[in-house]
Amino acid sequence: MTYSVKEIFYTLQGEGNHAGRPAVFCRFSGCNLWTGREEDRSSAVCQFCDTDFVGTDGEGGGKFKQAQELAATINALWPQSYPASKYVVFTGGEPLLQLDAALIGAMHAVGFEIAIETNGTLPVPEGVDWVCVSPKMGSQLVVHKGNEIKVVIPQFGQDMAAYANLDFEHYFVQAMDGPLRDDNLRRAIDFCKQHPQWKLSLQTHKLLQIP
Ligand SMILES: C[S@@+](CC[C@H](N)C(=O)[O-])C[C@H]1O[C@@H](n2cnc3c(N)ncnc32)[C@H](O)[C@@H]1O
Ligand SMILES: Nc1nc2[nH]cc(C(=O)O)c2c(=O)[nH]1
Ligand code: SF4
Ligand SMILES: [Mg+2]
Repeated sequence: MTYSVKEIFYTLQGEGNHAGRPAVFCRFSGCNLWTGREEDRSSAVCQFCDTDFVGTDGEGGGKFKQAQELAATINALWPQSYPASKYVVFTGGEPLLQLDAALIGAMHAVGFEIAIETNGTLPVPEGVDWVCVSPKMGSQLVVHKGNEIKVVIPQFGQDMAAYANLDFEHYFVQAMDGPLRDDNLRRAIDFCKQHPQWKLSLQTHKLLQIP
């Protein structure tokens, strides 16, 4: 299958349990909860997205006809002098619209551990090594287990107790970025202090002004 990729870049994972870990990010184009067009935002299921995932025109983006070709492109961004601890984060957009067995196999073949950032509305294929689920109100969550759940707050009607009963190793809240970010961060801090199963995930790449 042909993969549509917005951008590919080498940086530090900014969020969640692996914050600070060097990773190649592969951002797929397209999402099932928003077209990515500003004129559609107010009618989208997910209205707070902070990401441009439209098209294939970003740094390192493009159309990749073969899994091996995309895997080689990702692998080429890893420091060749240190071919260990290789880590790729597939995100988007929604990566589970495109990540398939061929690409998982091709990434493992070049030595990568595979992480995904998903909205949890599509089943996770076999072989993904780290699953981060970030549920969105108004969509149906079908992924009920994984390594970390990272809930962006506040979203109207959220039932945090229901999320807390799902099968994850780590439970994170992340303040919704946007005009109310500072208020949202206060709420997130208070929430963690009152519900200590939950930890705060900061978007550290934004603080550091790195990609
Ligand atoms: C851009 S999404 C792409 C992956 C997938 N579609 C998802 O929603 O999980 C990557 C992460 O950024 C989070 N995110 C998106 N917009 C955000 C915002 N305005 N503030 C905080 N986190 C946000 C998402 O919840 C998700 O955890
Ligand atoms: N540094 C960095 N960390 C991230 N963690 C999740 C991201 C995403 O957009 O999925 C992201 C991102 O875009 N950059
Ligand atoms: S589900 Fe993820 S990529 Fe899609 S619009 Fe929401 S935050 Fe953005
Ligand atoms: Mg991001």
